[in-house]
Amino acid sequence: MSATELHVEDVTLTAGAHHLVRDVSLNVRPGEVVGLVGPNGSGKSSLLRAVYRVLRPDAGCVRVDGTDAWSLPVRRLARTLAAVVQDAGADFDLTVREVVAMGRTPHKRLLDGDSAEDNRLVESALEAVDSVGLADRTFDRLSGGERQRVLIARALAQQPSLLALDEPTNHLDVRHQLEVLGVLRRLPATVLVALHDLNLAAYYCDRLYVLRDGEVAASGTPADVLTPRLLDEVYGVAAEVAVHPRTGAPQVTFLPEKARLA
Ligand SMILES: Nc1ncnc2c1ncn2[C@@H]1O[C@H](COP(=O)(O)OP(=O)(O)OP(=O)(O)O)[C@@H](O)[C@H]1O
Repeated sequence: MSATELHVEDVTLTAGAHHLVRDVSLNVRPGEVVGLVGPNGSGKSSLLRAVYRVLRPDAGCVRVDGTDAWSLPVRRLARTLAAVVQDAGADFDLTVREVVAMGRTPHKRLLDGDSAEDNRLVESALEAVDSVGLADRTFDRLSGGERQRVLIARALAQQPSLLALDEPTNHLDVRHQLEVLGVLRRLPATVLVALHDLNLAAYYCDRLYVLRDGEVAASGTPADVLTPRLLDEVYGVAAEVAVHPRTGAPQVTFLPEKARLA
């Protein structure tokens, strides 16, 4: 699995008269982990939907290794790109192992059974998200966080060279948040991930794009981007940002309104 390059070029997405995303460009270099951050409704999920081919751009283009993602056959794209979407429905009357094994589908021909290699990849994906113990459970009956881990395992089993994830840490307890982001960080793949937790984004991402009202408000390394001024402008909150002495990553401390520094 070699990493893929992603280019989002001047993408505009609309729903009726409403602009979801306007003229957004971003790139993720092979092997990079890039975070999409921004307030609620700023366009993160919409942009990711254009990357994993659910929302067709009204203008602009999504390129995967230079090729327009919308011109690729679906199966071919699925061998490259795995998506973890927000609040995926839980209407699978399947075991966890069967759900994760669905990740192998793009690599198989019609009527192919599971090979020993498929089974190995499924087990290893379950292990990566600490879910081996869930393998025989019914997916529908899992808790929100357990389901989220299984959907991440399904994406890992797909062995993608590009992952697009919408809030993958949603519902996860703190240990599983760290584990999942650690797994993504270590993959030999390119990762574009929407995150709300700015401290996790600062620690795990090489670069960040900040969206505001469907446009890119800032981009760069976490240290470049996560400044008190930007946090005030984009989120309307007062914050202090320090370099954490142990991790070396920027650490944001949000301040209650009364402590806002003029
Ligand atoms: N189908 C649609 N029709 C109209 N408006 C939409 C549609 N889908 C999304 N929107 C609006 O577009 C904007 C961007 O939504 P989007 O879900 O991309 O934001 P987000 O940054 O992912 O938000 P959150 O952090 O809350 O998940 C929001 O104002 C949302 O209400």
